Amino acid sequence: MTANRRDSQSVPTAEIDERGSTAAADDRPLGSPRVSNPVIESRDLDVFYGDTQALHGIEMEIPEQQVTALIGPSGCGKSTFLRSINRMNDLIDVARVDGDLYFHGKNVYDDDVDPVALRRKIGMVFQKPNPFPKSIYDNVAYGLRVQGKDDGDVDEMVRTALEQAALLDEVDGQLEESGLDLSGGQQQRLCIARAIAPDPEVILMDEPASALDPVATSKIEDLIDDLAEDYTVVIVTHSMQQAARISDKTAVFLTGGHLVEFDDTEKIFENPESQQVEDYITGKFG
Ligand SMILES: Nc1ncnc2c1ncn2[C@@H]1O[C@H](COP(=O)(O)OP(=O)(O)OP(=O)(O)O)[C@@H](O)[C@H]1O
Repeated sequence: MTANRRDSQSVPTAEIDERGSTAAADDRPLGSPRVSNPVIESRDLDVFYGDTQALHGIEMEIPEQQVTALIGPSGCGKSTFLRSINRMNDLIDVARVDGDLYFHGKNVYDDDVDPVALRRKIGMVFQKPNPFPKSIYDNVAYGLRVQGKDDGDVDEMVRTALEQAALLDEVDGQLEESGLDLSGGQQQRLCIARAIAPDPEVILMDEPASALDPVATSKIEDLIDDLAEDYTVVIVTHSMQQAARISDKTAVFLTGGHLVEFDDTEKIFENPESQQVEDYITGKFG
């Protein structure tokens, strides 16, 4: 994968859209609340798979210690955007990124950024729980050992991560048993423990509850709420109800890979600026 830098963007000027609201003049989406101290800033970000452009000029500022949901119809580029934040798209040969993606003001696509170190600061949880075929303990300890932590520290960090992932009570006393023997919901919480053990700042979640039953989903949603006290969470979800329940901010991507509107979740669901977003939210398409 290759990344091409561009000069930093000028602040876009405002114009009036067809519904009489203030919108940005370039690709900046409707809404776009000014975030005082964004953890992640996307500036005119394009992503291509070969000749196909999956994302167009994404402009977004993601606030610290909040839950930001990415929603939109299938194929609109939600997962692509999520993966571009911690350079998981690097692992796809045909993927190419243009534009800038800043983490605390540092472009993650700069040549001096180590993607592996970046992914410790920006962890990821996938749709399907994917524990290693190892013990519960080793699933969480693995990344810590790679970081060179002492065994004594690892013990405590494993327990803390399992506790933060709301799993410790259910698995205490059986940490040497296989992670694969847990239920689907427990496996996903184990994956969350694995992601938070190296002490990241941001956790990216790609439909983390879509493979789970309603009870397990509800536990994951409660957990996400708790995690946002310590971490910045960015979550892709197909469920608008879930986005409305758990997120502070919502970004609506629409077909063709455009970020159409980004705002407080309440605003998006109650009074969106864009007619297209309103049609999507009310189920008229998508
Ligand atoms: N590895 C890949 N190689 C080629 N094209 C890809 C690849 N991954 C995604 N795409 C294409 O990029 C576009 C955006 O896909 P992406 O998975 O990001 O969308 P999404 O909104 O997350 O979709 P879904 O909700 O169905 O998961 C789609 O047209 C998809 O076919």
